[in-house]
Amino acid sequence: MTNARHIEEIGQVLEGGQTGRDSVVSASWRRCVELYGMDPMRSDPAYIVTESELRDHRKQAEWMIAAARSGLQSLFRQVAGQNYVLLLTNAQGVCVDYFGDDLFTEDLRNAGLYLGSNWSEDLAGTCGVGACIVTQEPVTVHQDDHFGNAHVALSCTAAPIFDSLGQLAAVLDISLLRSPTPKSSQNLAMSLVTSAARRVEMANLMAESPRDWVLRLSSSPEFLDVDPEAAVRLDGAGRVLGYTRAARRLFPETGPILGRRIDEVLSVSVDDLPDLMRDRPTEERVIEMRDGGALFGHAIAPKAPRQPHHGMRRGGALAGLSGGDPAMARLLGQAERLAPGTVPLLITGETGTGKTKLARAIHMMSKAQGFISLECASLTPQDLAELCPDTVSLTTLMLRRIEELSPETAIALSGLLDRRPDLRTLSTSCLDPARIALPRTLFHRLTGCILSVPPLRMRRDLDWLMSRHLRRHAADTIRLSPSARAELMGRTWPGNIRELEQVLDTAAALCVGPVIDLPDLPSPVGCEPADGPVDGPEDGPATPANPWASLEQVLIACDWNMARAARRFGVNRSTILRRMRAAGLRPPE
Ligand SMILES: Nc1ncnc2c1ncn2[C@@H]1O[C@H](COP(=O)(O)OP(=O)(O)OP(=O)(O)O)[C@@H](O)[C@H]1O
Repeated sequence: MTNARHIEEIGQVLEGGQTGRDSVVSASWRRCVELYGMDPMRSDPAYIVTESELRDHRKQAEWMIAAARSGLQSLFRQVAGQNYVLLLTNAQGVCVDYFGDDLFTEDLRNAGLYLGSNWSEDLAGTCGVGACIVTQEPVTVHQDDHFGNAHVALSCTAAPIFDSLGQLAAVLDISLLRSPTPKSSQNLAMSLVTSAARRVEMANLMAESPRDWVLRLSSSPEFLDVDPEAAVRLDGAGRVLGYTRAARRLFPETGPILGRRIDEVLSVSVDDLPDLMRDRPTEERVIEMRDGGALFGHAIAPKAPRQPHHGMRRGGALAGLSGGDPAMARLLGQAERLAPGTVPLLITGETGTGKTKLARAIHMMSKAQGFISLECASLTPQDLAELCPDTVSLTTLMLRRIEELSPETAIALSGLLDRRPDLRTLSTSCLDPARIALPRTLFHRLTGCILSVPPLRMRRDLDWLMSRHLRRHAADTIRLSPSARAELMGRTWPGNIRELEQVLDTAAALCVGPVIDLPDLPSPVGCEPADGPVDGPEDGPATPANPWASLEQVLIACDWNMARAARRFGVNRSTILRRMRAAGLRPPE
């Protein structure tokens, strides 16, 4: 088409005439004239940002470039030798990554198909990237679909890439300097670029999600594990934390998606996710949609927190005391350096935080041969004399809860330590050191260095501690359901690790089958018991410690409707079924 005819057609479209142009293109032409005040007669060259602007754009888009790189590389391999060029632009239209044939670099650069070119519609006129940013949909802008005369040789197909919060983050564009005249020649490019964009969103969601559940979805079982269509990131209560664009169609068109519970739109609750993991046959991982359709699901469990690398390997007994909590890591680093010496150590922290356990671990890494452990509360001067026989080799004297030493025993202890340089003390206390009422000389004798153990509510490795305790103390197969895990993650743990262990041991004893569910958890100690799982006078004898005692009453109250009973207990239907079987309950004939 000649330039004159192109300008004439734009004029016709502006006057509301039908020229057979795609509606996306004619709408963009109208914006170019009416919104951006562009003149189709002008033939502006490509707009290129300065080097320092490009550096800033690339820096801000670093995460997206990283997530997209391997997808772009494989797409470029697919189209190799066909003169395509790939551009990744940010949401403003600036090209921040580029794959093209080196042979044509100069031509591509002249056409603006290069790093730093700005393809936003208000600068470049109707073009693939610009129209894609405005419509947020995949588009092909082919040859004289372009508004400006400078770009009419190009064919550009672009697809949007959204971040996991649903915001436009980037555009992936595949362009040709010269192409066949029919626009349909770009159908394959459209299909390639939209699937590449979907994979980039998936890679980005996965990279963000090591601590959360991810549910990947596909309408075909064959592609579920290798190339799923959509994915959502979920917290322990099954609420949506992030999603890929294709997952949007699962949710109602109006209203927010973030924070919505997945069981509102799919027939799965967070407790069903373990049954959707890859070890199950794909055909069994069917999920019904609320609108009657069905999808296949692949759930990916949160990864355990990684052990941080501290430059040196903590060995022996200290190694197993933390699952990557930064405060614990610092404390254990200090303990390791202090363990082989003879400096007396005071270990402070709330009850049950693991002071005694730490003291024992330090002893195991020390040079001491003997180990004497004394409870200060009941200790008398006579006990001291009897329990600490004379030795010549270095011995660890562990003094538990030194704040409870009686005044006479404190005097006797000072005397003992004066006489016995072979004793290295490791003391523990639940008090702040400033509040320990001991004779000052004894206090300083016991306190060469203070190690403070953090309370459990401040630790970031709670998940690790729970998994490890269950692995070591419960039957092999026992695990926490995601909602039970989330509930425990939210507690404040005034009794610290000791309380955690008791809660897990109780729950492991109460649960039926291999999964600890929400109702198996005893209520937090020292708090008002939480509202029972059921309400109304028909609750029966259910106690917070064993809410399942009321299962039959709840079922009767719900007319044996398992879904309703499941909602009352806050579990899924299959749990109710399992519980009914275990309790020998059957609905009336
Ligand atoms: N780092 C840890 N990892 C796993 N379990 C731990 C850890 N620290 C402590 N525990 C467990 O927690 C429980 C309480 O630990 P410990 O007796 O050492 O606490 P404490 O601070 O000395 O308590 P208290 O001051 O009440 O005597 C024990 O069963 C112990 O095995």
